[in-house]
Amino acid sequence: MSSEPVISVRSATATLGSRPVLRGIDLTVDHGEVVALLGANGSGKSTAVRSVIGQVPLTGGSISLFGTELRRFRDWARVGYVPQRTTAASGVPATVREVVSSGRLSRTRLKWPAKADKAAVQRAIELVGLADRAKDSVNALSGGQHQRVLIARALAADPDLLIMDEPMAGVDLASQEILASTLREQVAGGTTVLLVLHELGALEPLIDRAVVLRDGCVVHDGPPPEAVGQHALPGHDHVHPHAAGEPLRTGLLT
Ligand SMILES: Nc1ncnc2c1ncn2[C@@H]1O[C@H](COP(=O)(O)OP(=O)(O)OP(=O)(O)O)[C@@H](O)[C@H]1O
Repeated sequence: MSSEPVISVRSATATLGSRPVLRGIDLTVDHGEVVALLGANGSGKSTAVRSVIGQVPLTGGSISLFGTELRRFRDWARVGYVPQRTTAASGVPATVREVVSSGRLSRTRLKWPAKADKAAVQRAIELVGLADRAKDSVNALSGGQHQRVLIARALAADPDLLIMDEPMAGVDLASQEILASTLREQVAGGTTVLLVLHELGALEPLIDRAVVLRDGCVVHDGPPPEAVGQHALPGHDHVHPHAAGEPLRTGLLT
């Protein structure tokens, strides 16, 4: 196993339009870690993860994945990405199994799917609890079920690194529990996870470390802020004692 971090972001800066959105971010995610990226709306969380997968170019600094500089990185089958809330359907009359199978393309390329590919797709569908809906059109699914399909699509390639942007947004409690247990299984299997969250919620027990952004800068990198899990409600902004002796504002997410 490589000792290189799975994700290494150094002094990253990025601009969207004319607006500096990342203003010198450092972020390291080691093998097997589950790191939550937290922060208020507009703090740069989505931009940070999109820059990690090469969707947003940096204006300065550097990013490497599995020890390879991003511009030379080609091993995308190792990376599963679940974008910020979108539907799995986009008007296409595809079934759950078809959408999830598309996530396997990075492994099968243009070859006919082998037994192992079909098994991986089936496993991903079962993991998110949609085995009984596999043949249904994704157009017939609820928002939370769409999210589960998108996560299964990312899992179908057996990624070593899973990056998810607000996977719990708009997802009902039952689906949240299923997603949490899916993630627990992946993590137990050694998958490294970086996820953007608005609150830790059901995923709290899985999170090893939290990185909090504010205005495109990292303002906390360490244990998940305890109070975030307990009462991460907008407007909650009182001060709790912090291990490092510094008061940690619990309204970090607002
Ligand atoms: N395409 C774009 N052009 C210009 N500015 C953008 C663009 N996309 C995002 N921004 C701005 O960049 C900033 C950071 O956005 P980003 O989506 O990374 O934040 P976020 O922390 O993920 O927010 P949220 O919690 O609302 O998803 C915001 O101020 C946003 O308005």
